[in-house]
Amino acid sequence: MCFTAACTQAQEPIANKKVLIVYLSRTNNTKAIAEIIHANVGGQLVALELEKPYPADYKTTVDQVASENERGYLPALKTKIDDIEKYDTVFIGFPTWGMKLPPPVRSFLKTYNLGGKTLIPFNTNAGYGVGSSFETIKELCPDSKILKGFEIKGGIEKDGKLLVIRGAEQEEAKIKVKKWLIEQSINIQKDGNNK
Ligand SMILES: Cc1cc2nc3c(=O)[nH]c(=O)nc-3n(C[C@H](O)[C@H](O)[C@H](O)COP(=O)(O)O)c2cc1C
Repeated sequence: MCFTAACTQAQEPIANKKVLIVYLSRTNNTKAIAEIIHANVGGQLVALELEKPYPADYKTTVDQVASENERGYLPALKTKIDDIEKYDTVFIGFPTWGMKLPPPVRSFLKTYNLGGKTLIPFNTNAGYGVGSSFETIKELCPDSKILKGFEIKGGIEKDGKLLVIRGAEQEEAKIKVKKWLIEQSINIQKDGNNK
């Protein structure tokens, strides 16, 4: 028996397991991280799209999200995942919105039964961190195994900084993502063909 942190946190390698990488991204920073994860572990990469997309205007979106959070409103998703049962490992990516988990991600977690699966959150934000988002995933998915999430600074839409994870920032992100995956004992697939 082993009760050390190293033993209790050791993960089964995910090689040959079925991986889903689902992400919400408005200005493509979280998408950039999703693509880096995909290049490393393979699997199915899926963007979360809404029946009714958020407005283009930033301030209007901030207000709408605040109202949705207050009402516990779950926006309808256009994206449908076929056969969620076949995935063992689900990476879930999203930006921080209002220091919370974005409502569409709540919709995703409420729509699909993720019990018994390994969930791996990842996040981009304007520099204020993940807020309560990782905690909310734990609350909404009590029957899932949730690994340590990844977070990185992305855009600052209110200052007109949209996609920043490109060029040198993208190269830096690749190194950070890889380090995090290795720390979680997640197998890196050289050819990313873990379909
Ligand atoms: C509606 C809205 C609310 C946001 N709230 C926060 C916040 O509370 N904290 C933060 O650090 N960034 C916040 N941001 C900035 C995003 O988290 C950041 O730009 C992120 O990188 C965007 O990811 P994306 O390019 O994948 O959409 C917010 C952005 C939007 C659109």
